[in-house]
Amino acid sequence: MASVRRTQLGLRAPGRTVSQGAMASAGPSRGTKAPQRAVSASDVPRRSDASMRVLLRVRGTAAAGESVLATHGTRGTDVDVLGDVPSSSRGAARSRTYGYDCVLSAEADQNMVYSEAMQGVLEDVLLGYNCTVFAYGQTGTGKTHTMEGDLSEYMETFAPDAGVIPRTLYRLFHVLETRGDDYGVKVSLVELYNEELRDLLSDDVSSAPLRMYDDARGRGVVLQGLEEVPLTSAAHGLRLLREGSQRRHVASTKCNQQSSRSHCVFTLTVHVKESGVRGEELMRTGKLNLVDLAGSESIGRSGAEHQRAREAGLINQSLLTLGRVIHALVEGSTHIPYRESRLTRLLQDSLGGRAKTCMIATVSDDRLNLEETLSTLDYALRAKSIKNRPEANQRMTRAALLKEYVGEIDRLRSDLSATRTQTGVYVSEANWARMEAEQASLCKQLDEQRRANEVATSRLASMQEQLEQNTRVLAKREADAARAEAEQAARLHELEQALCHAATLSTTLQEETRLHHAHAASERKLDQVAHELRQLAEQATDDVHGLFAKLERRAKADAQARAALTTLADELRETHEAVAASAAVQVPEALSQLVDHVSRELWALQQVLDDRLAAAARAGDDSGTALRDEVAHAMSEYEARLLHAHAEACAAWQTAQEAHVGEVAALLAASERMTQSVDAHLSKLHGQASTLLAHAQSSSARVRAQSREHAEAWAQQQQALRGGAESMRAAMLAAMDAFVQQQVQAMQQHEQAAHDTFRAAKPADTQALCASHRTAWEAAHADLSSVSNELSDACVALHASAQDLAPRADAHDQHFAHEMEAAAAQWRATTGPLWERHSSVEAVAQSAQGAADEVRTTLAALDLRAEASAVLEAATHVQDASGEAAERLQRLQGLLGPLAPMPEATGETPRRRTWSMPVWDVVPSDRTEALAWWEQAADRTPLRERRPVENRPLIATPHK
Ligand SMILES: Nc1ncnc2c1ncn2[C@@H]1O[C@H](COP(=O)(O)OP(=O)(O)OP(=O)(O)O)[C@@H](O)[C@H]1O
Repeated sequence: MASVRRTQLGLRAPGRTVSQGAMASAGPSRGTKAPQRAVSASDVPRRSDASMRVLLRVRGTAAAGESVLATHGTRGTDVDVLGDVPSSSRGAARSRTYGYDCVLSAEADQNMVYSEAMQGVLEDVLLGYNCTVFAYGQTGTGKTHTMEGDLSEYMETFAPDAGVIPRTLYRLFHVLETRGDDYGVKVSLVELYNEELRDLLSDDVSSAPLRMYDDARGRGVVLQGLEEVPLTSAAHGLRLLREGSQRRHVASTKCNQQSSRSHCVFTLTVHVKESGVRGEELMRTGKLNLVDLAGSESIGRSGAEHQRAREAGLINQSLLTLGRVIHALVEGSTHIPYRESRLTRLLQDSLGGRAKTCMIATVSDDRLNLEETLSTLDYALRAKSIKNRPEANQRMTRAALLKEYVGEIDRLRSDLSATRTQTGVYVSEANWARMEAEQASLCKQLDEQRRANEVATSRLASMQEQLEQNTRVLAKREADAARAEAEQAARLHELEQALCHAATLSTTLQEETRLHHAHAASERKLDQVAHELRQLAEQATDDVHGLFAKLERRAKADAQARAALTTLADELRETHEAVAASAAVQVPEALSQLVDHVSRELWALQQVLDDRLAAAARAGDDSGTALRDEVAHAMSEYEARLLHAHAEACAAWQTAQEAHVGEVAALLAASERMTQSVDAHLSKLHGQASTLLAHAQSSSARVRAQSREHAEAWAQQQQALRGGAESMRAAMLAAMDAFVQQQVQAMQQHEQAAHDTFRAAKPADTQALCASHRTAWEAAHADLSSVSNELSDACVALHASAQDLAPRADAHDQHFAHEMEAAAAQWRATTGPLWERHSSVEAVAQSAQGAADEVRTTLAALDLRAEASAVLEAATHVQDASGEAAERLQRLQGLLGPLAPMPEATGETPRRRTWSMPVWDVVPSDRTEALAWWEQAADRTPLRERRPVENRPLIATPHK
């Protein structure tokens, strides 16, 4: 850096006479001896035709949808006129589509206009060309806005809404600084008001209008007395422009509050020093004219009167002449009417001359202005066809420059002396005066040039000294800049981290939202489960009622059976008692009668026998013995008959008894079976009732336990969720505050440091750094704001969601508890009577069991076989009693039929059914599991997988 030596050559203009148009082109004067020039191959000016570049800028003043112009994108090349297109004032048909080098829509900003208009222009100026950019258009369409815009300074650079001129100033100085050339920049500002030229940079406001005359060397026109101010920086140039603009003639019209009433030319002359092939010092000079024309206006519509109307007339006049010049150039006329107005004289070199020219045509898209808009479109289209012959200015040595001035003075002197000695030409008094003035001016210029030279030499030395100082400052500043950049990088890193954290927070927020949704889904599910449980309970209650009805029917049947059994037992007892009584009475009676009868028979027989034997004995007859034998025989026959009859009776009685016993046994077996079936039925019923009760109890207990568990889990989750959301919100707010605080502090420090550095440094050198810092600051600020906005949005959303969740969770808790309580009450109401019924059924079963046992005991006690064997001998009598007993048994058997009648099928008994309990898959209490549950339930990609966050979050997840 230290080896680069730059010098500001922008000293005050040596003379106050400036050639306009070719703008002090350093070319040789015609007819005079060419001054010494540097000669090199590259010095030969290039000559080639170049069309004038034409840009169109549309100002959007029409209401939405009512624009008469349609552009194609912000930056296109065509514009379409919508609706009917009236023909031109000359009756020529007009096009509906116009094509230009660039068409900027109403959305295009100042920067876009600048970059399109100045494309390659500064480079050309630095190569030694004269360039002109001028704005043309109807009043109020934004010419001044385009060329000047906002002229204030903003953070040591141009304002965001600055126009072409401020941006050009800053860009020019930036390029010159960056290239490291020795350069000098001068500026002039002139207005053409009512056909009079005024120097807007002159402090003397009452000074006479500037005189304009053709340069004696054929280099356009010369504005006598115009001040060219050397610029030290872009800010300096901007300040001069601001001051000059304030002196410009403006007035309020109906079309524009701040209507420019004059044409204004801002000229930058740039000298760049370079070395010739032989190492000599050469000056390359380029000029840039930035022209803001006054707007064409319809006097009727602008409401101009008196002074304003005169101004408008002259403005329109000069613009008409400009139009004619353009027309003549396009048509290739031999005569171009440059001299018809001062404006066209001023712009002569830019219109078909050696300069490179760009026109910015401004139009409004309002239908009210259609006629003026079409006129401007036609005007601009014609101007597009103008061909210039750009030619770079010759490079000249400083000495050649001086020599040129001296030669000019000598020439004038000799003219003067020739005139004085009457050997020269005669000049008129007016011309004499003019020439004298010119000579005086040239002398003065020469003198000033000499003095300036001296000043420049001493200033050069001091500047060299200053340069060294500046180089040191620059080195220091570069170090500062590097430090600032490092700090900025650190800030950016922090910002990235913050963005990462914001992303993490956003993920966490999304997770919270998902959890919230999961809980809401759970809530719905639980509602549904409670509803299903209630339905189930109601169904179970109905079934239990049905079962009770069946039990009642069964109990009735059992009561009937019990009554039949009791009757049977009574009948049996009666039969037994009757048989026993009959056996006890009739059998001994029959036996005693039998014994009596046999005894009597035997006694009678004994009597007969004894009589016979006695007779026989008395008769001495042996026939007694025969009789005795006969009697004995008869008796033994009788006995045998008797025994046989007895045996037969016994056998018959035995058979009858056995039949009776078999029937009784069958009866017993039947009643045994019936008792067993009643027992089995009762025990089955008992088992069923117990199972039902146990099932009811266990399911009720399970439901209650599960409900309690889920209610507790739910409450815990709600608590955790609420706590988590609160703490996350607090953490986010704290982190956000800390981050914002930190960023603001860092920015302030950074800004302070940059400020200090910039203040210590050369203003022109700081521009780039300032701009870059500003951009970085703005970007960082924008990032910060967006992060901050995102975080606050996230916080607000989280808070809102937490707020929203809390009352819903409470309501759900209450609702769920209420539902569970109702379900439990329902179960209790269902199982209570069931239990009571079960107890009563058990009591009934027990009493039935007792009755059955009693019958069994009674039957066991009824040992008819023993009784029967005891009465074997009283067969005849017992036969009657047995017959009677058989009849009674017959009757008992008749009773056995309805003993155990099965209840009639009513079709009301509930069928066996499969109970399906609702599924209780609710959100688990663990956060990770809950998220996995939600993702699995909806087959979603896990959030963490979708957007992996590299950095560990600063703010811990509150649920962990
Ligand atoms: N593209 C634009 N965007 C925003 N405002 C604009 C635009 N063009 C012009 N304006 C505004 O419109 C008003 C008139 O613009 P300006 O003075 O530049 O018009 P003008 O063509 O120079 O008019 P005149 O010929 O009467 O001087 C100003 O307030 C200006 O800020």
